[in-house]
Amino acid sequence: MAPLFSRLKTLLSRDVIISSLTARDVRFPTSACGTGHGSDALHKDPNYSAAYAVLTAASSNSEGGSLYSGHGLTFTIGRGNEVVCAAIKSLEPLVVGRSLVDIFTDFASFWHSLTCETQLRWIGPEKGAIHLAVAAVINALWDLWGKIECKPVWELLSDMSPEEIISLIDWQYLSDAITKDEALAILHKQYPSRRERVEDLKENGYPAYITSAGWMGYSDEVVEERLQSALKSGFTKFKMKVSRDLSVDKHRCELIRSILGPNVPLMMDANQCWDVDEAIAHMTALSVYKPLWIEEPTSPDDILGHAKIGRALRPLGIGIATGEHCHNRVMFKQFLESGAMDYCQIDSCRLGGINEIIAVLLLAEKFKVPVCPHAGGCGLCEMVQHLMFFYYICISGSKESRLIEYADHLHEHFVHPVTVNNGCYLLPTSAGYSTEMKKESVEEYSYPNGPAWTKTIS
Ligand SMILES: C[C@H](O)[C@@H](O)CC(=O)C(=O)O
Ligand SMILES: [Mg+2]
Repeated sequence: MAPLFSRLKTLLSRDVIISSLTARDVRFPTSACGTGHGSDALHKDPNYSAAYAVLTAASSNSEGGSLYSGHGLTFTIGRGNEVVCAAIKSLEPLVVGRSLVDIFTDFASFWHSLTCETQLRWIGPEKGAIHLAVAAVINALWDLWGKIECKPVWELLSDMSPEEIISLIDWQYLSDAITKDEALAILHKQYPSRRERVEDLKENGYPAYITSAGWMGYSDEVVEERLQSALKSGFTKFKMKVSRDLSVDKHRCELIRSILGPNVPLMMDANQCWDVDEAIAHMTALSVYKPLWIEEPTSPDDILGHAKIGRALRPLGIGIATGEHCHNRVMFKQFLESGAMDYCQIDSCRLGGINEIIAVLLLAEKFKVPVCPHAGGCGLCEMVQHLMFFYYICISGSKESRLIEYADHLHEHFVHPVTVNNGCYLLPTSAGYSTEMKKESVEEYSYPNGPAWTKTIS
């Protein structure tokens, strides 16, 4: 028995079970009054939302109240959030009544029981609303586990042995691309120097780039004001949105480069708006503005299309970034193995929670593709910081070419919001996955009956 799992058995008796699972539809009116927050070429009016799952755990032998609670969420942009909440509720019979020790000491089997349930899997499998729901539940379980161990999740993970880490993964469909032995070799390589990287993170944090100065719907004045303020607070890397309209994009690039200068790293994000050949033509025209990458240039499912775009744009110095809509480890496997992705943008809610994300982090490492996760939204920065700290400490051992996205929206609704200083994420110290929302925010923004919505026209 591995040390962490034996310790868990001393912390928890087998009769501590999941006693309830609730799902709340929480929506923030980020698109109200045409603010442009979060907007891009295809998603012009996002209302950043959370399908918010709360798990309680209690002893099955006592009448007393719950002992622990875990909070997890998945991110959506408004309409449809109710579908994900319904999907979370459909997982309830698979979760409630299960012993926590049984779940955590064989987490891969539990994960598989959610994603491969004999009837529910038909509405995925491992994609769409049901997979987003799995993410919310798994995220809540990790929050719960961190709280039981009194550790932030990055630390809980980074204290695990390589063998414990690989036991978290459902290896189905992966063996042709990465074996357990290869994954173990990656983890063992970084094992002796883990402590040095923890010290580095304590001292220096982890570099971020900022997206929220360049939303599509912002006016020139807002972009300028937000860039200046981001520069002042220490950001040195930026992302802007691009669109189907080349003249609009050129104008925006001129403005941004006039403020940043020619050499500051600038990323571009098309949010899937082009066909493959359009992407090549459009980005060839924008190459004079020296983008480091073009993100989601076309359909997120088009692996061959991304590969073709990459072959055309790499000679111009532009890499291909994608992943925020890449819905499972099998898609990532194909992107990574075929060389269709230069930057791997895992999303903490699109994949089925940390267990599946670890599989993708290991795949990316094997194929030598740097991970730069998608964040922003609602609660994504809170989660990805844990994932990236773990990735740096245990898997990559390097910060080279690896950045964390940051957007400065909605952090005030979380009990333990991210802290970013001088363009770097700082190590969180509170126990759990930083996913717990403030009770008053959940009430205020509950959809459709919370005060924020009864006052606002949706
Ligand atoms: C609709 C979202 O805000 C999306 O534009 C975010 C995104 O693509 C990113 O942060 O990257
Ligand atoms: Mg994006």
